[in-house]
Amino acid sequence: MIDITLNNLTKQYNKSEPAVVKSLNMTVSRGDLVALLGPSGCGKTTILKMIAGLHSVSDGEVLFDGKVVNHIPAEEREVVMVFQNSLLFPFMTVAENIGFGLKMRHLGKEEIDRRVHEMLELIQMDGMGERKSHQLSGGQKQRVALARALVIRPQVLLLDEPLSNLDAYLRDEMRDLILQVHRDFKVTTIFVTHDQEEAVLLADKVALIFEGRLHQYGAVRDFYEKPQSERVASFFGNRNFIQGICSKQGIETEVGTLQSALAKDRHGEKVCLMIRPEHILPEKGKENTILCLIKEKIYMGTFVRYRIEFADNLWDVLDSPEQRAGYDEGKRGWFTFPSHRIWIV
Ligand SMILES: Nc1ncnc2c1ncn2[C@@H]1O[C@H](COP(=O)(O)OP(=O)(O)OP(=O)(O)O)[C@@H](O)[C@H]1O
Repeated sequence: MIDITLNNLTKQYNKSEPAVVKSLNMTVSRGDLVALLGPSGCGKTTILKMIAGLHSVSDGEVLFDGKVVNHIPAEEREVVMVFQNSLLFPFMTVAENIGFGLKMRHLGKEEIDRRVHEMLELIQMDGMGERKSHQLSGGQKQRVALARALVIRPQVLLLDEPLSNLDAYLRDEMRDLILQVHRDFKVTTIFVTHDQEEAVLLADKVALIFEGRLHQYGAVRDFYEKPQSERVASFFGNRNFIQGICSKQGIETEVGTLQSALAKDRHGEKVCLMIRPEHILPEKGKENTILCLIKEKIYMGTFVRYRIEFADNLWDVLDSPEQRAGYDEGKRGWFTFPSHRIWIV
C-alpha cells in the first residue's frame, strides 16, 4: 500500500488549447478507495493515466509515498489500470490471460499455476480456466481483467468506470468483488466515474472534478450534507435552493424569514440555502413553513416524491409511502423543514 499525492498536477495536451487538468492538489492515503467523479470530458481518465505513467505530466508532480515518480516508466510503478472494456487476449485461455503478467516476469510454472488458481477462486470462476474469452459473459470478462491486473500484486489499482455497463445484479456482484479485493489485497484504489451513484456505492472518499479542477474532496456523506457550492450540491441530485440575506431575525427570503443557526454572525451576507428533499416534511410546522403547489406526486415504492412549486422555485420532497399528509397533485399544501436542516452552500 502506498500514499499517492498529486501536487499542482497539470495536463495540457495541445499548446494552443487550455489545460484539461489544472493544478490539481490531493492526497489519496494508503489503502483508501477513492472515486474521481465528474461529467464526461472533465479530465478524470487523464488524471488516472498520469498516475499510471501512461501519460506524461505537463506540470506539477505525482508522488508515491512522498517520492516524485514523474519520470518513472509505467511498468516500474507497481500500478495497474483496468479499463472499462479491457480486452482479454482472444487466443489465450482465461488462465493464460490471468497468468500473462507473471510469465512476463519470468516466474516458474508452479508459482504461476498457484497464483492463477488463487485468482480464479477469488473471482469465483474456478473450473473456467480453460475457457477462451468468447466463451465468457461480459461480467466474467470484466472479472478476468481484474484478476489479470491483481495477480502481479500491485501497490495501486486504477479502475475506469468499473460498474458501468453492468445490469443491477452484476453491478452488485462487481461491487462486492472490488470491495473484497480492496480489503484482502490492501491496495490503494482509485476509480473514475461520471456516475454519482457508482461513486457513492463504492468509494470511501470522492473527488469531484469540473473542467479539470477539484471542487470538493472528502467523505461521501459530506457531499450530501455539506456541499461546498451549489454546483456540487446539484451534481449530487439536489435542486432545493433559495437565496437569502442574513439578518438579526434569521434569513430573509422571498417566502419570509427562515430560521437557521448558521445565519448567526453573518448579518448582511447574501447566502444560498440548501434543504435536502428528505428533510422537508409535508405538514405545517412552527418555523420555516411554506405553502406550495403540488406540481407532481410520484409513488416510487419505498418513498413518495413530490415536486412542489412556490414563488418560482421548484423543489423536490421525499416522503414515506404512508404519505402522512396525502397531498394531491394540483392542490396546495404546507411543507416545513427544521432550522438545523438548512445548509448554507
Ligand atoms: N490523447 C489526447 N490528446 C488530446 N486531447 C485529449 C487526449 N485525451 C483526452 N483528451 C481531451 O482531454 C479532455 C479530458 O478527457 P478525459 O478522457 O480525461 O476526460 P474524462 O473525464 O475521463 O471523460 P469521460 O468520462 O468521457 O471518459 C477531453 O476534452 C478530451 O477530448
